[in-house]
Amino acid sequence: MDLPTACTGAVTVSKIPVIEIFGPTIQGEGAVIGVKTMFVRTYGCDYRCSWCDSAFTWDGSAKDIVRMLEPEEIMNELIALAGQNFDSVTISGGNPALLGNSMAEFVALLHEHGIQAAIETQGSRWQDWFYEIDTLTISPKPPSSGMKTDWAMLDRIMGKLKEQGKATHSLKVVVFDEQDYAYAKSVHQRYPGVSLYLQPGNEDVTEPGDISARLLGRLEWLFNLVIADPEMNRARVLPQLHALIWHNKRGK
Ligand SMILES: C[S@@+](CC[C@H](N)C(=O)[O-])C[C@H]1O[C@@H](n2cnc3c(N)ncnc32)[C@H](O)[C@@H]1O
Ligand SMILES: Nc1nc2[nH]cc(C(=O)O)c2c(=O)[nH]1
Ligand code: SF4
Ligand SMILES: [Mg+2]
Repeated sequence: MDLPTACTGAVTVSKIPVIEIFGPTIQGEGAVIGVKTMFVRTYGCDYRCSWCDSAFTWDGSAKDIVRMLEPEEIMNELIALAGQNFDSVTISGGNPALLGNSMAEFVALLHEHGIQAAIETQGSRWQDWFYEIDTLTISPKPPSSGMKTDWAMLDRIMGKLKEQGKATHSLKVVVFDEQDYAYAKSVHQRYPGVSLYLQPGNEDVTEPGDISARLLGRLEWLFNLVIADPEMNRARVLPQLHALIWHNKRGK
């Protein structure tokens, strides 16, 4: 993407469409679950998952709060929010992999400040700045999402990350039903050397109040599928930890 650029004298600075900056919070999913992190959520997605818990990043309902920010401006906002109380930033969306140079600049700036960069993306686009990311989560989408996996693209992404040799990436598949579980298994078989995290789907992302009992019920269902399955001996099953604590609240 990277369309909007601002000319500041001789230097051209690319901007990032940001819909949310929040934290510090606790990373609630996947390989670095439990780690304190800030979040930067970018606007725009090339997918339209039926159950997306962050649809405001692409459905137009919150487009009025999107800001085009330079990497330096995002950095300043992170520091204004958290001071020294963080050393990790998770970039999510929407799909942050829609962004090229602007995101490469932001990741470099995080590293200049001694801050680790994590990314959440669905594996539909490659960016060379993936090589610089400390914790890369690739989350291909199962049938219940209504999306079709571009296997050639996913193979290309997983191939490039494998070549790089650093074990900084993992796969995370959300599972709503048995068909999704079969999909997760096919992902595991296709990329056997890569850590696979399974996460039960949140079936109602607008329900107010305490949803933890419902989510724990789905976690137990998924536990039981994996417990019974000799082909999933290495998979890890995790809840969305933040959703158990903060439910459907945004910015957590
Ligand atoms: C909102 S997405 C943004 C990043 C990227 N577009 C992606 O999907 O990986 C962040 C994570 O939330 C997961 N997610 C979205 N909606 C969910 C739901 N209803 N239940 C469980 N996980 C969900 C996605 O699968 C993804 O792993
Ligand atoms: N606490 C917390 N952990 C998360 N891990 C992945 C998230 C995301 O929306 O990408 C997320 C999120 O929104 N909040
Ligand atoms: S890919 Fe991620 S942000 Fe995009 S619609 Fe699906 S869950 Fe939502
Ligand atoms: Mg989330």
